[in-house]
Amino acid sequence: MKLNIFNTADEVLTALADHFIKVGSESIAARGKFTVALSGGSSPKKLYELLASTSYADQLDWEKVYFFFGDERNVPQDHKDSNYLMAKKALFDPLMISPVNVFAVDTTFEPAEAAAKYWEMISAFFDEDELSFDLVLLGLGDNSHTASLFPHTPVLHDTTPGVKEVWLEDQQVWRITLNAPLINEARYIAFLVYGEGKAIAVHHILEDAEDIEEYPAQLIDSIAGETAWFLDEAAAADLEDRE
Ligand SMILES: O=C1O[C@H](COP(=O)(O)O)[C@@H](O)[C@H](O)[C@H]1O
Repeated sequence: MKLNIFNTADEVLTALADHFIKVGSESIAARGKFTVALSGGSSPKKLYELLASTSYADQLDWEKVYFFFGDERNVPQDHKDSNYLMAKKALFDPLMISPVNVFAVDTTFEPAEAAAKYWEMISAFFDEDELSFDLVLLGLGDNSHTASLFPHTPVLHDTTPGVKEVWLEDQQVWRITLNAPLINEARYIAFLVYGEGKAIAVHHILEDAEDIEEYPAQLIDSIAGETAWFLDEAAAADLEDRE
């Protein structure tokens, strides 16, 4: 596990954008394509905007980048809460990414069917290739969830790679998520976490005793690749060990 701590959120975003370009370029050089699972929520929007800016837009052959989603809310793709819509506005549209390069969750199906179809889509895409994303981007919720691996949900006990529907009792909504075994197959996993509101969750995940029911992001640990955290000082404030 690699811990990268920066003074400001802007420095975190620049470091992760550089990492994205580095992993993307290496993947394209090695295998002719770059497969990335995007995170949702509010934190990554600025990262996507940065990647689409003039500083980064010409640093990658975007036609060879294939975008997936680590998780999705069970809402139509034009809904304000859709992770797909956020990425479309911040990244795909500005870079004029072809729709054939974007693999979104089809939320017109019932949640269980949408999850099964997304897993079929991912499996068909990788086909004969090793089923592992080059990069999985993740965030961290204040309640220690990542992707849509929420506390006390059955998906936390999955032991084989796949995609699952998740019911959130407190919010009365469904989500669709890659499970931890699938995320952990990735060559690179990168957590983007900034802001003081995340400090307690960061401490729980990185320094508390294992309790995956309470702290689901503790499940994330790349099997053969690298898991890196990109934090600002505010999010790292409760860490005792920064090595
Ligand atoms: O609901 C979600 O939350 C987490 C964290 O998001 P943030 O808004 O606190 O940055 C995110 O990683 C996940 O993809 C998203 O669906």
